[in-house]
Amino acid sequence: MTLPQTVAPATLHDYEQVARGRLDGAVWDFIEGGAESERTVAANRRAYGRVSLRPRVLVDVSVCDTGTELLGARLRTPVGIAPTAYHQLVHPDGEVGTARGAAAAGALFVVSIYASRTVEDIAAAAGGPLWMQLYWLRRREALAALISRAAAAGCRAIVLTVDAPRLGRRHRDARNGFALGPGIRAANLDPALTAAAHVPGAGRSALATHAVEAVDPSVTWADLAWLRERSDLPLVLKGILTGEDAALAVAHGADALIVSNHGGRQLDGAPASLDALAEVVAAVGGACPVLLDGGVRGGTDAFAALALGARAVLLGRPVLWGLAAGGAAGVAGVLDLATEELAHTMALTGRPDLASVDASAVVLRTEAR
Ligand SMILES: Cc1cc2nc3c(=O)[nH]c(=O)nc-3n(C[C@H](O)[C@H](O)[C@H](O)COP(=O)(O)O)c2cc1C
Ligand SMILES: CCCCC(=O)C(=O)O
Repeated sequence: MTLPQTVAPATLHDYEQVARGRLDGAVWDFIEGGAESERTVAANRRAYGRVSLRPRVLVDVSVCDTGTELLGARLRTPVGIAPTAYHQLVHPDGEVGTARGAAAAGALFVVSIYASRTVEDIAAAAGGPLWMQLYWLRRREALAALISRAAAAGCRAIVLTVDAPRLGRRHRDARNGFALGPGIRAANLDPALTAAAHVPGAGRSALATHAVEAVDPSVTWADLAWLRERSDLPLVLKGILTGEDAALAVAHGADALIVSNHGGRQLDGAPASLDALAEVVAAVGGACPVLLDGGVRGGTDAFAALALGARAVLLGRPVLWGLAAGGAAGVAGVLDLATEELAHTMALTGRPDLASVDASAVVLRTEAR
């Protein structure tokens, strides 16, 4: 599948428009929607509107280098792919297409525990680092098996998502009675474990029902030792929004953190991820890299997050827009466009490499109350 000739996407939102025209309404709602009033979804975007850039001039910007290093891997771009479930909802290639797109762009791909293609097939299509995202399943043996499988396939880190002891109340999915069709499944989990995600019911999301059954809400910091015993891979915690939890994460030996409110899909009323970033970066004090996701819709947004202390940013919905619009080429298109925009902002702010994209490059105003 290729992009229609008439559409030459100039922004990530152009991919959004193409994707919207191609996807079934309930799938569209699942992707775009958030929890409850969706005020955190909106806050994520609004935060970037409060950023002012502080340009420096007469700096040689003939080459702007977006290259970076993350947990020992070189990346051509600090813009990577956040874990999102079930890519076959938007394109038949699913995560294999996404992995090809990430490889073409030289970007990190975080694979969801709910990937609709096997981790082995995804790894075979990948060209750069893959990280495997997990939810803490009640069935620990299934979790242990998946960790071994991910490591054997070549994944370079485990990402534990810690902001979803239960799924957010997503009214769009409940109203749509959203459930997975028979052709799409969690390819890396025992089908019995995800059966409930396929059973539609009026007024409820089958994914939410499934999550209640499958995800263990009793997990605490002390349980991280169990994960550590099962894998030597670096452990990344996704969904940290406070300095207190960032300090605990460092004390428990996390190798990286992702500042995230899950794209506004979990706790409605959580802060914009950009607003939480400085607090987390300060608490981490350089002990490990901090990444950010939520509302990044272009290179200028990425620039702001990097300047405020993120080592990399991850895109959630925009990657699904790219995949829906053009398969692997669409994913590469989204990542390349965001990276080109980042390089452009670096040139116009006089910051030719990421080391020079520091706190002096931006002002983030607080939101008027
Ligand atoms: C359709 C969809 C599915 C998602 N699935 C997962 C998932 O399986 N695991 C996870 O940790 N986060 C998941 N997320 C959250 C993303 O990893 C990420 O935090 C969020 O999408 C970032 O915000 P953005 O979409 O505004 O870029 C999902 C998000 C979306 C939109
Ligand atoms: C049970 C599927 C959860 C996927 C997810 O994390 C999300 O939709 O945000």
